[in-house]
Amino acid sequence: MRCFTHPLLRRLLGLSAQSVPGGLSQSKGPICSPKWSSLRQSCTARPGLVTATDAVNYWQKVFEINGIPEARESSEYIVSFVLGAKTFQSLNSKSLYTPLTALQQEQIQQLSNKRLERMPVQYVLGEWDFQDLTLKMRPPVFIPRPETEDLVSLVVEEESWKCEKNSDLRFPVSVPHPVILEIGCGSGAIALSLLCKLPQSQVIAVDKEKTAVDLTRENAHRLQLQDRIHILHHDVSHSSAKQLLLWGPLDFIVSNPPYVFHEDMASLDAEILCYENLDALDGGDDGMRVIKTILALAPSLLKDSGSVFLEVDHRHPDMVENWLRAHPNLLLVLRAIHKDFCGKPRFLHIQKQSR
Ligand SMILES: C[S@@+](CC[C@H](N)C(=O)[O-])C[C@H]1O[C@@H](n2cnc3c(N)ncnc32)[C@H](O)[C@@H]1O
Repeated sequence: MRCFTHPLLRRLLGLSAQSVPGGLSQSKGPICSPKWSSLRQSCTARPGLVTATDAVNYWQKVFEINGIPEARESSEYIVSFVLGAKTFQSLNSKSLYTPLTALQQEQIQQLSNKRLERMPVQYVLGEWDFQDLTLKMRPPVFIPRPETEDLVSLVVEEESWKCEKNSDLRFPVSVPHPVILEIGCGSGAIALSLLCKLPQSQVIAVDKEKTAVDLTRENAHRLQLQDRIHILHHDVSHSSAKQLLLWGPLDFIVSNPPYVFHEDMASLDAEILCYENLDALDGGDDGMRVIKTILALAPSLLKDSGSVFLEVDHRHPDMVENWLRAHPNLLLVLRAIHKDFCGKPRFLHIQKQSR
């Protein structure tokens, strides 16, 4: 599995969940690139021939000279991709030391030029892994972050727990076929992972952006998951719950909504600001614009005891709890706060109370 920034490195760097699509902060300036042809003369065992290892070392240097973040990783991902591998580490010694063809060198050059323009490597390659899935990636659709894999796991754990509880009953209530709504599906990462992990489930995936809806649909077809997913071009802020109730009351609502505080948007990395849809990140003044909409909709969409799982900013758990207390009519309670791999409160489990 590919993970651009290792969780530990991210922890050391203190990076937040929605802040890094495969790049850290960087300086802008003119692009400097030693001649690719000079590499052919200088770095190879046999003069005139460039191996994968030479190419990785060369582009790492070019990226470093130009202040491109994660220069080594960027270079390794690009070269591996052109050789048909996911990671540089997975290449065998034959692939590492066989001279690259002219076409491969040309492809590496073209992809590296995009990275030199600060394009996140996920868009450069046009695909990225999320849990066990390889998903197509296309700007400006939000690149799924590794933290969000834990949001999927929380929903799966809750469903497993419900199933166990049900099977312990003397007269089990029914065979579980959970119906899940994902609000803001982006590339389809969460929705499609849930379909894989919960083979009896059905998912309704909505996004207000046509580009996101199209990409989720494309990813669903590529993964042959299209039969259990309904993908809707739908803005939850501008419509009632009616359209979403066509599939019946829901077991779960899951969302990684835009939750960055508006004042923090300007300090995001250039990679994000230049390539990703900023509406996918900007949660308004308190980061809660879409969170509040989801919570206001939830009671009319969920079954009794149904759950909302949200990814949020680490400042949001207290804010959401206070907001729910101020809206007792919604009958929603904050059941649990879960931390991300940096130890920050990141995921909320909110449950609809039975009447
Ligand atoms: C942070 S991204 C998450 C994308 C994807 N779920 C993931 O985790 O990779 C938030 C998504 O919510 C969508 N979105 C924002 N406001 C929305 C709204 N009012 N209704 C529906 N979708 C919305 C954005 O277009 C974006 O795709």
